[in-house]
Amino acid sequence: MELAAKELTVRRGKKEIIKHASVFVKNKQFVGLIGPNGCGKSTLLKSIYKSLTPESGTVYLDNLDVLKSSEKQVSQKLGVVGQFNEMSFDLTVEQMVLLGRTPHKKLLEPDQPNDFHRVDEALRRTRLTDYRKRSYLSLSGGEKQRVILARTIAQQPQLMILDEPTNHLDIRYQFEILSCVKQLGISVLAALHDLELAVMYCDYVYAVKDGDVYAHGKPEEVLTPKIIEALYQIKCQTFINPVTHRLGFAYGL
Ligand SMILES: Nc1ncnc2c1ncn2[C@@H]1O[C@H](COP(=O)(O)OP(=O)(O)OP(=O)(O)O)[C@@H](O)[C@H]1O
Repeated sequence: MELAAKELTVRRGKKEIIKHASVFVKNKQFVGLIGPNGCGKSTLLKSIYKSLTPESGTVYLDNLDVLKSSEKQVSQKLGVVGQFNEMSFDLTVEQMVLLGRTPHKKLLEPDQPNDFHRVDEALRRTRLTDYRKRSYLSLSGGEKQRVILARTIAQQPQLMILDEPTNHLDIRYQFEILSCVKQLGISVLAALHDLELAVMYCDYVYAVKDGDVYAHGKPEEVLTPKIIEALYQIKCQTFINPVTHRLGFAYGL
């Protein structure tokens, strides 16, 4: 599934927060969105997944015009793992993950064996099988994040959008979450703060600055000292990590 988000502009009050930004994800590509706090990553993602309406621009998932389609049509193809996952009522982990099946069902249609099969599979992939009967509200921030990922996997999207999916997560779970998403083999658009993780997982990177795309390309083309300094106002040297043989970063003010 391909995503083409073109010339998106989002205004909040008088302020233009996203300014004619375009982002593309090719079939099965893992695309990263990087940039400093407040540059507009979440707003751009929200305008793509219909959580807010852009003032202008278009969003297509293959031939589906996302901004003109129903929530249900879109969520049969597009899944989202957001930044904040608080809820005021409690469900078990299994019930939470079952909610991911909603876009594939008719109103009040009971859960079918295939739905439970998808839930089992999502719990297994996120290593949550033993948490099935636990109350969602009793979980830690990191565990909740994995449940939300499991729910999104059960939804069987062909494109997954992740807004800082490694928030709350310790190092091991950061790797686990991104590896799990990568193994799904679907198209992914993920806002990431950690540049080393971006190098590890992304096929392509968009750097966002002041609400627009400042640079885009393969990670080693975008994550240069010059671009990193322009984005984050921090001095940076890049090097090839002798252990991982990937691009590494040394920062200083
Ligand atoms: N409802 C709103 N009203 C006014 N300004 C807003 C609103 N929502 C977001 N903004 C502003 O838009 C800018 C972009 O915010 P956004 O959350 O998209 O940034 P971000 O790049 O995702 O940041 P972070 O990395 O800190 O999560 C910020 O300056 C923010 O204060």
